[in-house]
Amino acid sequence: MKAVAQAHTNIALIKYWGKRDEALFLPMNSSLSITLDRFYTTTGVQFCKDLSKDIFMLNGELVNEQELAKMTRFLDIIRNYAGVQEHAIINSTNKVPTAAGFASSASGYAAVAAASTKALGLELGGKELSMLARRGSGSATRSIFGGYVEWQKGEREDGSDSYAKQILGEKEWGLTILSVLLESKCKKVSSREGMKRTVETSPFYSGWLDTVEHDIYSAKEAIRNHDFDQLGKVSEANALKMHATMLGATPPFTYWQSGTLAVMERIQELREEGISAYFTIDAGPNVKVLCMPNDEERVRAALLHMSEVEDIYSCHPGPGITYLPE
Ligand SMILES: O=C(O)C[C@@](O)(CF)CCOP(=O)(O)OP(=O)(O)O
Repeated sequence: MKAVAQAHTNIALIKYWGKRDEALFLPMNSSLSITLDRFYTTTGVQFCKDLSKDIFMLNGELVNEQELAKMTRFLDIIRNYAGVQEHAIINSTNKVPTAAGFASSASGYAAVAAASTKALGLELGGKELSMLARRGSGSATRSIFGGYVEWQKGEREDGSDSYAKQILGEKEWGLTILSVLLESKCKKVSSREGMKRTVETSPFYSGWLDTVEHDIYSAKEAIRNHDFDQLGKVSEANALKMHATMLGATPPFTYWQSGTLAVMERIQELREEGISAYFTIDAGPNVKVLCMPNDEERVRAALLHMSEVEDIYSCHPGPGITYLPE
């Protein structure tokens, strides 16, 4: 029983920030992302009855005990879902340069969910696959689909209505997402720990929840109308609100470094010069810049001139899950 699947990473425009259920990875709010063409994880899964435990290879090397324990917990959920006991060999390759500041957990868990269920002979639809991937990492919920994707937060306690769906296909509206790589100076707070601390201690968190569902509405309207400036404005404001919640946490924290602020300022200057460019930032110092393809070279040139910028990866909307020959 073996299968190979590929899943692409995604960038949230309206952020997932906070869980209402840590065990089931149920979010406090809905989120919206673009799946990217350039970065993905390819995973082969083989279940074998002779194995006494799971084996997890990542980029050709056995992972450490902590990563293996996380993957085994995820596979236990899949084994329970499929009603099997067998252990598995997981072989994943990330075409997601970790240094690029992309969380490969989104593409990683989505690829494992797809390959393992396929290897077990389950032909799951996107909704079921999305709910399974969610149990590995929240943002993986969205990587099952290509293009522009909404993860509906759902209301039910069992999470049976918390899954993603595609809003617009990857070929229906071409945007550019520039991943701007800054030198990273210090160990960051993981997104999992960061959102937990924020939910539990930040007085600004209620303000986040008061406005994020309207941001989802505005972003979906902008995508339907191909209104880039409306999408850019609501995405940039949403990212700033997410990061503002952390400053009120106990202890306070921020992911921003001097280079982060410098790029933010340069993007705002470009807008004053008449170029429609907007930024978003996740749980790290790196900045992702949204622009239309015909402005890509001017935005890239302006940013590459900055001493703080180490590299820039150009991405566009990409596909959802694909199954590859074994
Ligand atoms: O991607 C977004 O919507 C926004 C973030 O990237 C903001 F930084 C959070 C991603 O969180 P994730 O790593 O999925 O957490 P997990 O569920 O605890 O594994």
